[in-house]
Amino acid sequence: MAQDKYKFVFTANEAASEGVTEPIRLPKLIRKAMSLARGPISKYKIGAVGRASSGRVYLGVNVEFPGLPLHHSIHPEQFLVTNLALNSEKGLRQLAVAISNDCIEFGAPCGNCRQFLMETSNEVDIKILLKSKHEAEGSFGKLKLLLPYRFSPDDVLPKGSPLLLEKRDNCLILSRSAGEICSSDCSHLKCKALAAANNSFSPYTDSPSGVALRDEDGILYRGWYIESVAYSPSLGPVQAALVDFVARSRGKGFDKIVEAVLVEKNNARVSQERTAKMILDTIAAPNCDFKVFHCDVDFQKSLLVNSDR
Ligand SMILES: O=c1ccn([C@H]2C[C@H](O)[C@@H](CO)O2)c(=O)[nH]1
Ligand SMILES: [Zn+2]
Repeated sequence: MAQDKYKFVFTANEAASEGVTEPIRLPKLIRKAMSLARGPISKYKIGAVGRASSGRVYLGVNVEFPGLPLHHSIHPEQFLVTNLALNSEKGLRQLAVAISNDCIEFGAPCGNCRQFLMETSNEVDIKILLKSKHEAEGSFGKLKLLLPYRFSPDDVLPKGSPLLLEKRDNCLILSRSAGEICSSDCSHLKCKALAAANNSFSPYTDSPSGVALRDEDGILYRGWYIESVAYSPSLGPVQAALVDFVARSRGKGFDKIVEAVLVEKNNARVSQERTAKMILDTIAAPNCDFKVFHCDVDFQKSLLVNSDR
């Protein structure tokens, strides 16, 4: 097969054929990552390469949105973690982030991303590649050493609570007003957005939400709200769906998005509706159809799921 320049996810074998035969070789994919970045405001192309506990290797890129305030931008590390979640990965093991354009130096993620990465899973500490221009290979440093005296999910959540890459089910169903929903895998955006909301990570405000998008070729994308214990590093559901879009749309512009659905709880403590509309009004196709459906917790299912724990 011809080289796929839009590839964001590599099996262990595919990564090896790109030269990533072991974690210290993650930099072999960094130029690919950088080439996929979307930084029309800064013109910076920043990339990250990470290896999940499954052995698959993921690329992350910075994404900027012309017309929106800068805090809506996505950093490569947050992109990568979000894509891990969307692909049901259980953990990130090693990460390499280039800190120079020539890809010779690798270093620590910014403060926000250190916080976000730290909240992915309790299981193991993530290893970050640290390499100066004088070293041939560099070495891995532990994330927790890069974020001492941290504010962590353990400070707030009951012990053993699942973290952002750990399995959960929010047991949400669409409210009666949303009409029929399907039992099997269908292509309704509201069903995709509901399924996304069921994966949403919102243990601090209990405001799960999900977004599904359709592009002009009929391809669907979805993502869910990911909350941080420190609040501001949180990633909204539209951004998460846009991570899916960037990772799978093979270079399409956001203006190819023609339909969007948000599912969130009625009267949610953290409502995404107005922000989602504002983002889509700014970046999606001019006549993009945007609908909101509300959901409730299915308490019977919730009892069952929680008694399994
Ligand atoms: O640590 C950093 C600093 C900046 N950027 C990106 C964000 C934005 O797209 C551009 C300019 O700051 O670079 C990162 O990805 N990581
Ligand atoms: Zn960052």
